[in-house]
Amino acid sequence: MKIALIAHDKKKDDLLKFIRLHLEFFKDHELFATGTTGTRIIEHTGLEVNRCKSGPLGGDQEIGAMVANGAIDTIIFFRDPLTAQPHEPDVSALLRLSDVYDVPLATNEGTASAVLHYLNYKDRA
Ligand SMILES: O=C(CO)COP(=O)(O)O
Repeated sequence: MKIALIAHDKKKDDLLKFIRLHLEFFKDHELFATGTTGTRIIEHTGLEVNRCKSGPLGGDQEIGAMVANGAIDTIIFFRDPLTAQPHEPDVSALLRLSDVYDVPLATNEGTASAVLHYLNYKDRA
């Protein structure tokens, strides 16, 4: 399964913690990430990650294009709801495309945990 991992700056530590908690799961999948998120994941977990550009420089749009082309199955995007993002239109566009193509997108840890449980269940079914 192809999984995109993204986190806004104030949520990056939370995403790293989440990935470490579910390391065995993530080892079994092909990972993609926006630039800085990807670098942090590689440094802190040793996982292989295909890095796109940084979010504000077009990374969200790159992931969006992959969604439109059927190249992403799930997105885990820890958003920061309390900080304005200069590239908010890109973020909204990615959320919209996930709805257009019915790609599961988790924007917080609770939903991400639920999605992982579902994917584990689906793998075994
Ligand atoms: O801004 C982002 C998502 O909107 C994330 O980008 P980075 O992973 O490059 O910080």
